[in-house]
Amino acid sequence: MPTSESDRQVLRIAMPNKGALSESAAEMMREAGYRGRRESKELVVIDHELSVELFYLRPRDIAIYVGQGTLDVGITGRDLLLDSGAPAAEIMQLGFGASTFRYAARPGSVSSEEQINGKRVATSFPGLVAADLARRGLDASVVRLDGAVETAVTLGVADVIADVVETGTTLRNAGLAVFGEPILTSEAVLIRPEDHDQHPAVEVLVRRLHGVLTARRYVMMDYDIRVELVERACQLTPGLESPTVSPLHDKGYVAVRSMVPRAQTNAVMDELYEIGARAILVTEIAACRL
Ligand SMILES: Nc1ncnc2c1ncn2[C@@H]1O[C@H](COP(=O)(O)OP(=O)(O)OP(=O)(O)O)[C@@H](O)[C@H]1O
Ligand SMILES: O=P(O)(O)OC[C@H]1O[C@H](OP(=O)(O)OP(=O)(O)O)[C@H](O)[C@@H]1O
Ligand SMILES: [Mg+2]
Repeated sequence: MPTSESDRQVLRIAMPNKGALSESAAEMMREAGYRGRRESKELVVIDHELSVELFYLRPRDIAIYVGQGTLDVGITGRDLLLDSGAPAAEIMQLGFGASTFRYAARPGSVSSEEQINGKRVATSFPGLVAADLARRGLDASVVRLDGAVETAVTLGVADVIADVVETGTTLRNAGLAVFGEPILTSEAVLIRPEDHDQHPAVEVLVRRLHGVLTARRYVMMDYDIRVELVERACQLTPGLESPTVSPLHDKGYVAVRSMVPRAQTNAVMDELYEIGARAILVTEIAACRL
């Protein structure tokens, strides 16, 4: 069973139990060294070793639990956090679950923000939409639906929808097109209660998650280069602080080791080779603390 209030040094974490964020959230926590669910029906996982409890909840509900301070931290979407209106705050962006939140309608029916005035807007994020309409000084009625909101226009329940857009495929399939500025850009975020002191173990969790992000974003690159070219080579691979330069048995050469952004791996290898670097090796970073 979960711990009682008398045993509150345990860190209680809210995890998405299903939906678009659940797998990536579980993977990230696993990479950060926390135990996960063995099967998708598990509601709570207790990690005695780390003094951590993971509660698997609907992503939409996570900000409510965290806002109340019932749970110390949680992983949810920025859009879900803002829609809830709960007193919880983002502490860290997690680099997955990216989406935009946008208005859309049939092309030719509504194509600008002002034209939303007096219309019916279907959404499963009524809090977010009401706040956005107020900010833009628009007056429209919000039709709250649980999902598949794109169909609301086809069925005549609404004139406009406001929904999550990732690839845009669902909108296209429904014959709808986005218009106006995005209401929001969202991604998965780590949240904590606004009105409570931060649990002391959150710092370690955040450091571990930053370690996972860095290990994903960078690779380790090693190469040999003639001593007189090492300055030029280090300009191509400056690393995070400074590259490691080690002597080789052949005094004319040095070995260089540096972290390189994963996305630039091949471009950097090409440039290094051009200036004379050889034995260029790339390895994965399994974990790190910076
Ligand atoms: N393609 C996507 N579809 C839905 N949500 C996405 C997508 N990409 C990212 N997200 C983000 O995931 C969160 C929605 O999580 P949720 O669990 O509701 O996903 P879902 O797949 O729509 O689940 P459900 O089965 O309840 O509709 C939001 O923060 C949203 O911005
Ligand atoms: O831009 P896309 O890549 O098409 O993704 C966005 C769509 O995916 C989600 O729907 P989901 O499958 O979760 O169904 P739901 O509307 O019932 O939540 C979301 O609500 C959009 O409809
Ligand atoms: Mg959905």
